[in-house]
Amino acid sequence: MTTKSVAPSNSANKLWFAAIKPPMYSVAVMPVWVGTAVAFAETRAINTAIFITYLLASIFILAWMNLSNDVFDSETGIDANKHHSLVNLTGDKSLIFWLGNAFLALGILGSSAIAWWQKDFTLLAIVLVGCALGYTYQGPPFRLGYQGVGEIICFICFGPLAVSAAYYSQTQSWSSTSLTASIIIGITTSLILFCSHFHQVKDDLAAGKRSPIVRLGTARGAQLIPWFCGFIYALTLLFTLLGLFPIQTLLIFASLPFAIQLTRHVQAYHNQPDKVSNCKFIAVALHFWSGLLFGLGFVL
Ligand SMILES: C/C(=C\COP(=O)(O)OP(=O)(O)O)CCC[C@H](C)CCC[C@H](C)CCCC(C)C
Ligand SMILES: O=C(O)C1=CC(=O)c2ccccc2C1=O
Repeated sequence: MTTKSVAPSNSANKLWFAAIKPPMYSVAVMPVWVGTAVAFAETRAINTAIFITYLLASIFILAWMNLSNDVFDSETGIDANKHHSLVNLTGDKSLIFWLGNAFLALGILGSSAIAWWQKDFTLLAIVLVGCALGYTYQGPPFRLGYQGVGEIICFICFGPLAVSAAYYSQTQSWSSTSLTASIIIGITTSLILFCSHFHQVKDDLAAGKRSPIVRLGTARGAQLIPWFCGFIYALTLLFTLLGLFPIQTLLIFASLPFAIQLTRHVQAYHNQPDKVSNCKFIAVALHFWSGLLFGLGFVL
């Protein structure tokens, strides 16, 4: 009796947790953290109101991306077996669509507030370009993610655009260090998206989505992971030796265990959807810890 009444609500909670995916929101936080950290390293000042407003705006925009992703994917049939799609869970596509749009409006409102305070619309322009690119990833008629170029869009949006926007919002100027730092965040974010495709090959193929893993195959995709990870650490070391990053950014090496865990996990289970499906959350952990430690290197 007890088991019967508890189990469904537990699994319902799990489904909702998987649908809302709270850990994924570190993806919106890290570019703001690193861009602001570089600004702090260069100016020794931080505008807290702008930091918090831009942070919230980024989170709202990512919420829009995820809600609209479920809406647009429900139209292609690719999410037919995805029980944790918000559209499948609520059965109300229109609700999710308008909730997503409300988040987008809040994100744009936050960016507009910063533009208004600073009498400078550069940040708003960057955010709008990011949103437009994000839309092309999943929205009709583009659906560029279905062509396998999502990782490139993801790199540009969460790397150079989002980190530069954070830096600019603090300093109203540009910085080669911030742009270089954005490469690290761009790569770790794209790695999450890359990892998210391993368990979806069957559904992606059926819906005509040519994700990088569909194109490469899971075995070759798995072989690329240590290279992506190695690139993060090698680039940080290189830019530190070149004097672009402070030596403390080498703290990023403390996130190596996550890179090793990700590489081993995907290489062991790349062709077992049930087992490999959690690899994107190992990639989220790698993104979080590497970004946190890397940003800390600028602040210390
Ligand atoms: C929704 C995203 C990925 C989910 O993709 P997929 O359909 O493969 O997965 P599901 O199986 O879960 O359905 C994220 C995609 C991110 C996108 C490429 C870029 C987003 C850009 C942001 C909107 C812009 C932020 C920039 C800014 C604040 C300057
Ligand atoms: O649900 C997902 O798979 C992802 C959601 C998301 O917001 C995101 C953002 C940036 C990179 C990858 C991803 C996902 O994979």
